[in-house]
Amino acid sequence: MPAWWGKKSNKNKEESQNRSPRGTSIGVIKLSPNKPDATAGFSCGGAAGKMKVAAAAADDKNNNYSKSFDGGGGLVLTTSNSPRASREFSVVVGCSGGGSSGFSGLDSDSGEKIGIPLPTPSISPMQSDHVVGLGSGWHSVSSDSSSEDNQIANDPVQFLAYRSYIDPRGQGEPRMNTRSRSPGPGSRGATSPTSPLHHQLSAVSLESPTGRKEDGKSVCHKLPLPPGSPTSPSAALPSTRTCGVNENTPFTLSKWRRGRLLGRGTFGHVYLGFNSESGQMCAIKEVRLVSDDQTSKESLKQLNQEINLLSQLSHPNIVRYYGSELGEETLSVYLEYVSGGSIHKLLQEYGAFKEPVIQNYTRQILSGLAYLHGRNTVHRDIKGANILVDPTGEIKLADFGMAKHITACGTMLSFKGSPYWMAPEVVMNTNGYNLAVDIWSLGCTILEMATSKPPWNQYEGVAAIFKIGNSKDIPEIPDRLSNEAKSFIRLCLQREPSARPTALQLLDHPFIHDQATTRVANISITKDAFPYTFDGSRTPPILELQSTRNNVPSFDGDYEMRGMTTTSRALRNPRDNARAITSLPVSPCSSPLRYGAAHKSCFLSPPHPAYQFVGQSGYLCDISGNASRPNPKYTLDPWLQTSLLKVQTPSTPPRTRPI
Ligand SMILES: Nc1ncnc2c1ncn2[C@@H]1O[C@H](COP(=O)(O)OP(=O)(O)OP(=O)(O)O)[C@@H](O)[C@H]1O
Repeated sequence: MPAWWGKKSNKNKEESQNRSPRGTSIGVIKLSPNKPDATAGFSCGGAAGKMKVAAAAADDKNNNYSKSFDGGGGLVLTTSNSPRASREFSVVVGCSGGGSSGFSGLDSDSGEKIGIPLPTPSISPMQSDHVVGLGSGWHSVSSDSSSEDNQIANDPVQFLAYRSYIDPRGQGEPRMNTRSRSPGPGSRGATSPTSPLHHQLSAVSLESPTGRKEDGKSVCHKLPLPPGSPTSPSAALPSTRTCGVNENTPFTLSKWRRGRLLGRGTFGHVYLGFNSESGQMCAIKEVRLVSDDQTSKESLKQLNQEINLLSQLSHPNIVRYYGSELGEETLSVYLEYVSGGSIHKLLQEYGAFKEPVIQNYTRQILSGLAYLHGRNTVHRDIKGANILVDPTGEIKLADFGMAKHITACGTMLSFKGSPYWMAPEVVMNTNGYNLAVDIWSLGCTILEMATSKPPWNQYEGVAAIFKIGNSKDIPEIPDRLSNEAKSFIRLCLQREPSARPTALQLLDHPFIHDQATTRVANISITKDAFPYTFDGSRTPPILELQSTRNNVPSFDGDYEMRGMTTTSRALRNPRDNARAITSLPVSPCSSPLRYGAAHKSCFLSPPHPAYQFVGQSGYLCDISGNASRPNPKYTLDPWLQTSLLKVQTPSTPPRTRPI
């Protein structure tokens, strides 16, 4: 598994956490400026455990590292040319005997080793940061620290006790502590976050949304009814966690049936949900709860954070939250089903996107971010794997487990995110950071879309973090991109956070704003880039519409089609395009390194959402099956285009849909 994807299986996570209470399997890297030595590579938690991130550090010509091991099994790397001469930072990395590497947290200021990071106590669901690292490999990292919080956080029992209290009204129902209490079902907004509770995890303070006593068996936790169900309260109040169940018959009356596995995340599994009464679908994010398992508790808390935030958001480019349900062994979170999967998955299957697709997706990501930032909330984990695409090409920001509401002081000091997409100020963790970290990550995500890999992917793990934090470089921007795209990316990737434009400002950038250009470019490029119909068959290799865009000269010229005329491209054997439809496992554990020929699978790919987007827009085809027929006489519908490309901003009334 390459470090830049770095999903670590739960198994490995558990293994690594189980091997040592503090960290023979959680390596600690200290980086300090004074001991030049380019040697790298180490093992921990046993001879077989290799930490590939360190191995790659030697490749970084701008930094010299030395290594040593501390008593706790941590690796100490030192670097000779850090601009922060007196500074040392330590990176806690997970490693396992199985060879996968994890990355659990960083305590940049103390330079001290930390073990599995624990969450800080909550102040309120919107003010606190319950997010914790779960040793999820090179994927999402989180670690918060403050002295008081750490003291509590380092003792799970103390931490959990801190967060919980017994209902002072004597009803015996565990609730959130006074500073994070939810007002109850049906409420929403900043004052109404709710938290699911599992009675087996009594130490974890999670409320009963019904405000009633549990039945002793299972808990009625605002069981979601199908979106759009006439009896569903959620139909009247979308985005609010709902308990659409008869008060006396909790849990078992769920209308949702769990279907196939959609994906795996840090917390557990995401399944397709089907409502046999309404015929509607949703995504069910499911976490298994084991009362004495620390990982379960952490997962639960992070999921709770996600619920709290998502339940207050309503925007077309943010995945919708329907409700949550707590059973005997699982917490299920019901979300809008976004069937196209993540941008990461699409990149794995189809290769890099062409510029109009990037432009379109970026505009929507920005729109979601502008909305989020308008609510002073930072996502902190923007990357292709956390951005979903629906069949109409609509983008949905997902995975709000790292998200955080920024309070008055406006900065945060925790270390969260996915290393390759992480802003320098997060890596260095000096003066705190703010909403601008998402803008940096957006720039990285655009590069990811343009190249199918994240920036800095030539470096592994720690070397990449050095590059982000300790160099003046910005990631390489592909030359084939238009000047507008390059300019946009450079603006996002300014090392000085305050120099980065806001999401709202970026919506006015020509790369985004030039809608006329975009719509024309979409015509030829999208069809060229995603030439598959809904049933997976190849469209006739004829391109009848050409982009008139002349300020983006390089769209047609990338990949293996460089230098070919449209006609010659059109006449190619479709199988020549196998590279573009490389089919890889959807699992986040899949390795992008498997892009080798052996893993190419021709003509197995599902239809690309962007193609459907074009089809449904009426640009190229109708959705009734004529998608593959060229229609040279087709004229564009300006109204459709305008509405499709309409920018969503926080000032735009949130779109609500019946659920
Ligand atoms: N709403 C959804 N609709 C369709 N598929 C989804 C949805 N949410 C998640 N998935 C699928 O499940 C996978 C894992 O989901 P997600 O990333 O939210 O889990 P997680 O545990 O929060 O992950 P992470 O490890 O990134 O924190 C995604 O990559 C995606 O393929």
